[in-house]
Amino acid sequence: MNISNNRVIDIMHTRRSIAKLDLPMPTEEELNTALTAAMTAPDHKRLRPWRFIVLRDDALVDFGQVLLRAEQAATDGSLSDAACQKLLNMPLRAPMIITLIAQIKEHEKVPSFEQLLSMGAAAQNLLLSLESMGYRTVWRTGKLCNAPEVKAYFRTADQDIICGFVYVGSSNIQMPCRDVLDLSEFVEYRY
Ligand SMILES: Cc1cc2nc3c(=O)[nH]c(=O)nc-3n(C[C@H](O)[C@H](O)[C@H](O)COP(=O)(O)O)c2cc1C
Repeated sequence: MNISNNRVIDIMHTRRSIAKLDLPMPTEEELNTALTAAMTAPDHKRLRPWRFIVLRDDALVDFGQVLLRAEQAATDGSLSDAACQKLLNMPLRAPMIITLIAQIKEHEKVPSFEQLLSMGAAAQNLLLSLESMGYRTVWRTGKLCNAPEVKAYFRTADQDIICGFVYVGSSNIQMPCRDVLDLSEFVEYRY
C-alpha cells in the first residue's frame, strides 16, 4: 500500500484551526457535500444523533445577541460595554458557523456517551471535508455553549448537548507544522 501521497492523511496532518476567517464561505452544494460526509461517522444502531444548524448573515448577529443575553443572565447583567461588545462580535469571526448538536436518543444498547462520540466523529469529518475543499475552520465551544438561552435559541431538548460551533471561512494564514509526537507516549502494543 502506498502511504505517501495519500490525500486524506495529508489533509489530516496539515489541517490547522484558524481564529479569524473571511469570505469566501462554502457554497450550498459544497456545504451539503461536507455535511453528507460528516454523517458517514460511525453510528451505533443508526440513531443518527446529529443535528447541524448553519448560521450566516443576520443569524450571526442574532447569535451574538443570544450570547450576550446568556452572559447577562449568568452574571446578573453586570457587564462592561467592552464585555458586551466582545460577546456580540464573537460570532462575527467567520462568515459561517455550523452548530453541532448531539441529539441524544433513548436506546437500551446505545448510551448517550456513544451518541456524543458519534457527533464528535461527524465533527471531525466535517472539518476535514471543508479543509479538502480549501476552506479553513475552527471548532469552538466556550462557557456559554450549553447555557439555557443558547439551548433555547437552537430549540434543543433537555438531553441534547451542543457540542460546539464550527466556524468556517477562508484565510491565507500559514500555520506552523504540527509538533512531531513521540508515539510511545500515547500508544502501547501488546502481542
Ligand atoms: C469540543 C472542542 C471544543 C473546543 N473549544 C474551543 C474554544 O472554545 N476555543 C478555542 O480557542 N479552541 C477550542 N477548541 C480547540 C480548537 O478547535 C483547536 O483544536 C485547537 O486550537 C488546536 O488547533 P488545531 O486544530 O490547529 O490543532 C475546541 C476543541 C474541541 C474538540
